[in-house]
Amino acid sequence: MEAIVHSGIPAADGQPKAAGECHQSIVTIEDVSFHYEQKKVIEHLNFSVLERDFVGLIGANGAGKTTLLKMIVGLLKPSQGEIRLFGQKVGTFRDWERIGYVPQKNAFNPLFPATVREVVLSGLYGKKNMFRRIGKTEQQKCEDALYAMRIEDLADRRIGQLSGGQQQRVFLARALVNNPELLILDEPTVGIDAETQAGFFRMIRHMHQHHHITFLMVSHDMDMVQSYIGSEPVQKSGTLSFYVKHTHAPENCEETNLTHSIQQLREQMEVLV
Ligand SMILES: Nc1ncnc2c1ncn2[C@@H]1O[C@H](COP(=O)(O)OP(=O)(O)OP(=O)(O)O)[C@@H](O)[C@H]1O
Repeated sequence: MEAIVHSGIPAADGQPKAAGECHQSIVTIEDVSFHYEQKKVIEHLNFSVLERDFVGLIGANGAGKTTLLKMIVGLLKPSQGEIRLFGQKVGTFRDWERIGYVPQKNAFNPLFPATVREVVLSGLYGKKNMFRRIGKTEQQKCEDALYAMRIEDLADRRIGQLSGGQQQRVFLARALVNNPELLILDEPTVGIDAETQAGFFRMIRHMHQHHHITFLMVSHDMDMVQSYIGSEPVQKSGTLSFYVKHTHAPENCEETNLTHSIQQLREQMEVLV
């Protein structure tokens, strides 16, 4: 993929980049194929998600969207090819706190007996030793994420007892609790009413424009994709289409750190309440 030259955008390590330095590739997919036994799902896919891109992934049912996301987060291994995250091979990648993942709503079992706070905290200790004590810092991150998503009043409720829109905010809080640089969303608004969907998209657009977050989102909502990202896919593979909005202007990029952005996020969340 063509390198994009820019200057002044803070790098993932927080250090400003020198003028002329290339944009970092956050997800690199190199000649990736995937088969479930005899069934070919993805063949020879090459694609890069660059820092602060908003990528919309569209495809027919069964096109391989979820399979691709699962390979990116290391749940499935490509049959062929390589995937890199922040330049490291997925197999050896350990910085999972840099990535937030919002799964498909129907991937969640509504009978799961956890409270909202426990679900959000699981975003922190999912990659750590489960027996590790949750310290004050972790608790504060959890409270910040609950507050930012305006769900602090729901913290002690069972997740299965909440509405679809409320559950969506819980999973977004869980994905944000580590203050991620990359947010991966798998059809985040399926089964949610139109007004709540519109509010949700306003929210993530705000996060993309004003916070230093890169997005990769599977969606069936062509209206949203076309109105925000663009009407022409930059790449096709089988029935998968990739739509990309580059956001490389540094002037609007404020703060990555959720603890510094919670009030802003909370104000945006007002539209969803
Ligand atoms: N565990 C599995 N074993 C065998 N085949 C599978 C498995 N999981 C998915 N598939 C098949 O692989 C293909 C791609 O599935 P995938 O879930 O990635 O598609 P998708 O694009 O996310 O579809 P949808 O829009 O319906 O969610 C489908 O034909 C599906 O039936």
